[in-house]
Amino acid sequence: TQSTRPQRLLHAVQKNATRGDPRSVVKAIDNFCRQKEWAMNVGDEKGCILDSVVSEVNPVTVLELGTYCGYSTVRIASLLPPRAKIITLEFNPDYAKIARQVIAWAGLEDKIQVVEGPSGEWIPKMKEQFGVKTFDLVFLDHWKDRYLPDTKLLEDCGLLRKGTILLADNVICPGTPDYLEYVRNSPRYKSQYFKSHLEYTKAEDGLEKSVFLG
Ligand SMILES: O=C(NC/C=C/[C@H]1O[C@@H](n2cnc(C(F)(F)F)c2)[C@H](O)[C@@H]1O)c1cc([N+](=O)[O-])cc(O)c1O
Ligand SMILES: [Mg+2]
Repeated sequence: TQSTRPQRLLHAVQKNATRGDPRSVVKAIDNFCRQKEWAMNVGDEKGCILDSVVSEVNPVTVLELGTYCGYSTVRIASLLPPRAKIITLEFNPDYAKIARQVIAWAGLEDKIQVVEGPSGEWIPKMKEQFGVKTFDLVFLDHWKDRYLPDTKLLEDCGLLRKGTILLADNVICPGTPDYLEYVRNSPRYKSQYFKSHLEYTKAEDGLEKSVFLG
């Protein structure tokens, strides 16, 4: 039976990356996507912007919306201080299965919790199920029409605090116009655009970094 792209991406990690070495996992995925098959990872150019934001925030509690194969999950977790944790939401069980194996290859299982299911269901349960008070950093990289409703849900569930950073991928391509309009015009956010390129291409894309003001 034909393999899927996430399965081929996982095999590239297992073949080319060193077990327990997160940066080699990131590099193996980027090489696979540049040389073999494009895949919707944040990629290395936007990934460097992600790295700088994570290092600046030094978060203890991170939420990622959209695990896919775990590329950005591994990239973020590799920069977290010892007791810090990342909860990553993934809707598709097949992708979650692949991501868990990519995360295991990187040796980051202890820092990462992959949660399967829809954001509308899980965000309201974050406090009671995972003992989360508020998130220090939220990385949005899931369905683009869910960025805005899920941001409002995070606000309503009291999961954002003064200073929480929201970092959103693909605000230009594929684009998240309603989310951009909201975070750029709401008095509750201070927003900044980091211009870059769509992963593994020359097309413009960028990350929007928004600070929740409370
Ligand atoms: O569509 C794109 N990304 C959609 C990404 C979607 C991923 O987020 C998961 N998800 C859905 N809901 C949840 C949650 F969290 F709610 F549970 C998690 C989906 O199952 C999928 O794995 C995309 C497309 C392009 N492109 O160039 O077309 C480039 C990119 O960087 C992209 O991220
Ligand atoms: Mg993306």
